[in-house]
Amino acid sequence: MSTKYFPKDFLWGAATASYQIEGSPLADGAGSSIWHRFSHTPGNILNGDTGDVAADHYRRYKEDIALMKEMGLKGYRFSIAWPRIYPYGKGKINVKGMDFYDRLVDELLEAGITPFITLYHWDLPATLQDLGGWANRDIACWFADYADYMFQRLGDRVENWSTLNEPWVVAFVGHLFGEHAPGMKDIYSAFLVTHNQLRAHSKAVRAFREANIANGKIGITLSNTSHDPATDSMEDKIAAKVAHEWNNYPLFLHPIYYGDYPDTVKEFLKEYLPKNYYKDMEEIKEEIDFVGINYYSGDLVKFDPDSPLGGKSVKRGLPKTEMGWEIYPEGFYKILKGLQDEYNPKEVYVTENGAAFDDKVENGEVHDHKRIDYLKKHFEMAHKAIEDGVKLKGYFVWSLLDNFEWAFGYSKRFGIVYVDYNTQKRIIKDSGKWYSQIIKNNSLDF
Ligand SMILES: OC[C@@H]1[C@@H](O)[C@H](O)[C@@H](O)c2[nH]c(CCc3ccccc3)c[n+]21
Repeated sequence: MSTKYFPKDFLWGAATASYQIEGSPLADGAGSSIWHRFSHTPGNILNGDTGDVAADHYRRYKEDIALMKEMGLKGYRFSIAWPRIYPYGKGKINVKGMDFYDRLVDELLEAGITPFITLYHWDLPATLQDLGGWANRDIACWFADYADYMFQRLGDRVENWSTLNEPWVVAFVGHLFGEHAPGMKDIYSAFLVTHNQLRAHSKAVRAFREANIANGKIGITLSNTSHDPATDSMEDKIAAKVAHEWNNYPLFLHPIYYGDYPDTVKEFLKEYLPKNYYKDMEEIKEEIDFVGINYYSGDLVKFDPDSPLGGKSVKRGLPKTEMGWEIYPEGFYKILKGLQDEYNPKEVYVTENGAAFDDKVENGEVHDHKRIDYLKKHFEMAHKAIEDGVKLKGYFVWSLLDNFEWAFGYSKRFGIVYVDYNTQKRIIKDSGKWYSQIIKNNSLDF
C-alpha cells in the first residue's frame, strides 16, 4: 500500500444540474423548459416523476452549500437554468431568476468554494423549442446572447465556465432516440443539432473573450464511453473506432481543434451531416481553455453489418451499477489519455464521474461501500493518467445530491449525499465522508 498525492491545488468538487436538483421550475417569473414539458407529458418519465420539487435546491441552496463546506469540497459544478434568466429564451430578463444565481455564487464564495458554471445542461426555454430549438440555426445567436449576459453578470466572481453539457446526449438521446427532451426521432435533426450546438458553443466562446474575464477559462463538457474492439479483428477495430469518434469527445473536438468532423463520421455518416456544413467550420474552430470529460462506463464493440454505425455494443460481464452500466475504471484512463494524445488540450477537468447504487438508510446512515469502491478505482486511474501526462486539473463527482435522473426520475441515486424526497432531509453518505478525507489529504492510499 502506498500513498499517491494529487497535484497541489487539484480542484476536488461535486457536480449537479439545474433541472435535476432545483425544483420550483416556474417560480419567480421563470419560463417553462423543454424538460418541464417533457416530464409533464405522460409516459416519458418512470413513475410519472417530474422536476417540480426535485431536491428543492432553489429554496435550500444555503443548507446545501453548508453541506459542501462541511465535506470540504473545493469546487462546485452547477448549471444555470436558461429559462430563469430569459423566460422566453431571449428578450426580457427575469430579475428574480438572475438574483437566485447571484446569491448562489456569493454563498459559494463566502464558503470558500470555487464555482464552475455550466451554461446549458439541457433545460432549453420551451419557447425556443417552439421556434425549432437546437435545429434552428438562429440558436447560435440566442445562446451566445444568453451566455454573454451571464458573463456580464457573474464574470466578476466566476472564472470557470463550460458552455454545453454533453451535446452528444442533447443531439442523439433528445433528437434520435427520443428518450430525452424534446423527444424527437429524426437522425437528420440530430446531426443538425450537433452542428448548431458547435456553432453556438464557439459563438459563446468569442463572447467570452470579448467579456475579458480576469483569469477566465471556458470549455465544453463532453460525454464519453470507453469503446474497445470485441476482438483483434480489423472489422471490430474499425467498428470501435467509429463508435469512439461518433459517441465520444472527437465528434466535437475534431471540429473545434481541427475544423472538420472526424474521418469515420465523414466516411460512415456523411449523408446525415448538414449540407455545406464545412462553411461553418472556420467559425466553429475556436480555441478553448479546457475540455470537460464525463465518464461512467465502457463497453466492447463488435462489427455488425445491420447496425447503421457498423457495430453493436457488447458487455464484458463485469459488475454493473444500478443503471446497468459496467464498472470499467480502465476505460477512464483510456479516455483521459486518448484525449490528451489526440487533441492535447491545455487543461482537462473530469466534470462528471460517479455511480448509482441501491442506497438504503440504516439508523440514519447510508453505507454505500459500492460507491466508495467505484470512486476509489476511478481515482486510481485518474492519478495514473496524471502521471502519464494528462493535464488533469480537477474532478467533480456526479453527484452532490441524489436528484432527478431524467427518464428514470427519482429511482436512481447518484449522490454522495442522500436525499429523502418525502422530507427533503439530507444525509451525507459514507462515500461523502470518505471523499472528504481524500480531499483533505489530497491523496489516495493504494
Ligand atoms: O446519468 C447520470 C448523469 C446525469 O444525471 C447527468 O445529468 C448527465 O450529464 C450524465 N451523462 C451521463 C453519461 C451519458 C448518458 C447520459 C444520459 C443517459 C445515458 C448516458 C451520465 N449522466
